[in-house]
Amino acid sequence: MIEYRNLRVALLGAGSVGAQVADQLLTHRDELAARIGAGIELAGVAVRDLDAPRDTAIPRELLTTDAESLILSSDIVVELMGGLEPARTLILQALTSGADVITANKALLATHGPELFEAAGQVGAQLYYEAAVGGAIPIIRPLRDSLAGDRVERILGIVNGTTNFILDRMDTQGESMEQALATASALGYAEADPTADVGGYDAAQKAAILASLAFHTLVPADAVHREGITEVTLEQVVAARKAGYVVKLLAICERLTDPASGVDGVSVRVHPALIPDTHPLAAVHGANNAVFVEAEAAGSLMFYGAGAGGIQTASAVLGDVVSAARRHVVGGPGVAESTHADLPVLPISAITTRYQITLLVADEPGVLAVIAALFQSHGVSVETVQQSVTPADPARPSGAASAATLVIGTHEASEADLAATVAALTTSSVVHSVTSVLRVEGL
Ligand SMILES: NC(=O)C1=CN([C@@H]2O[C@H](COP(=O)(O)OP(=O)(O)OC[C@H]3O[C@@H](n4cnc5c(N)ncnc54)[C@H](O)[C@@H]3O)[C@@H](O)[C@H]2O)C=CC1
Ligand SMILES: N[C@@H](CC=O)C(=O)O
Ligand code: NA
Repeated sequence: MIEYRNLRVALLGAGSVGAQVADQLLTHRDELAARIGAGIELAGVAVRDLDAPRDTAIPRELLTTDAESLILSSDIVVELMGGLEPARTLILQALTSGADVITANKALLATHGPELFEAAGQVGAQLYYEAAVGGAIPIIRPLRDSLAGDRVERILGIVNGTTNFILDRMDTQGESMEQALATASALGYAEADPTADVGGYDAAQKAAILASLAFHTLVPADAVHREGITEVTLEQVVAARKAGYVVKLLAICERLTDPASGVDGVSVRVHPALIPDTHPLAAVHGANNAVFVEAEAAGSLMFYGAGAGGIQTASAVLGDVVSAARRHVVGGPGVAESTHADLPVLPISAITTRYQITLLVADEPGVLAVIAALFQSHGVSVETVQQSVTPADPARPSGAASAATLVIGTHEASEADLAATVAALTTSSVVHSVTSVLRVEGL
């Protein structure tokens, strides 16, 4: 039997995920070695503060503040610091030295991915990132390997645990966004700066990664249409539930033809949307994620599980550690990212979907007809209208008409036509205000 030396693993960062990865590597060292066919050792853990409290006990002698020296003496480098720098520089150093690198850093991948993959390719090293999307859920490997022979048409899913946790708490407990975000941060789900979560940046970075893999096209994060959940109100969540919907932050990546230009390309978007309460995504609670993949031959596939959390995400990281270690044992160059299709990323105006628009209007005869005509003149077909009368505001002058709330559901319409309709509604003399415009998905 061939005797292998121990493979040395460097861990950069020992926060929510890193501390759990260290613990798993130490606890399951022998089991992992048996699966790999080589010894594996945690060579060291680069931290900012040697004395900071951690979620798991890491032997003091493994801690170091000298990440660079640790990298240079390691075969596999696991980056779990987050942020763009020094993560980018350290990963480049690791790849250049021939080490395989594992990262969960979607912000870095969606911003500097091409540079990192290029550096890996030059030395035949490999960059693994299963934990960067969907936490513990295997989604990178299925897209990259299992579906590599198929043609992915569409991806629809929930890819941010923190915002799903927040929207779920608002829906099921009536909590405020601030309350729910504080809990998500305490549980280790949120990013160091939670603006990345609530602003939809994290989901957009993940959508960019998924779309790049699915469509063999480089999709940078800033090409993704992004709307976060900061504008979503408790009233909207409650009203949605009453109407048979749930509000979710969705990521949607699809092949499309732009109706304006006739160009074939891909559309990648992240935004809050209404989904029917009977849709499987409506049953995704807490920090769980779920991703539907529609492929030409495979049909519809669903991937579901923990989208955030230290120990859950550590599972995906450990899977990558084992893959990297096995590659070291077998040898051979890493597999390059495939971006050969090079499809254009289309603007948001290219999409078609359904919409729900809530308006506060004058409660007067003929108003409904005016509004219906306005939709029709912009090519948007109305499917449902619900009206409720709001009692007259006591602050308004006496004799002022009471206002009515109209909730209008549309058939499929183009985003461009819908935007023109909303613009016309906001200037219409019978409309007091457009209170909410939400896309409706999953029908
Ligand atoms: N927490 C989660 O549920 C998930 C996190 N991720 C990603 O995993 C990465 C790590 O996330 P968390 O563990 O949650 O973050 P965290 O903020 O809990 O941990 C990061 C750790 O890295 C340390 N660090 C930062 N800069 C450093 C430096 N220059 N040198 C040494 N240590 C440094 C910090 O002090 C901190 O302890 C991020 O890229 C995040 O986006 C991915 C999936 C899920
Ligand atoms: N902050 C992220 C962590 C996992 O990627 C999330 O909430 O999904
Ligand atoms: Na994953």
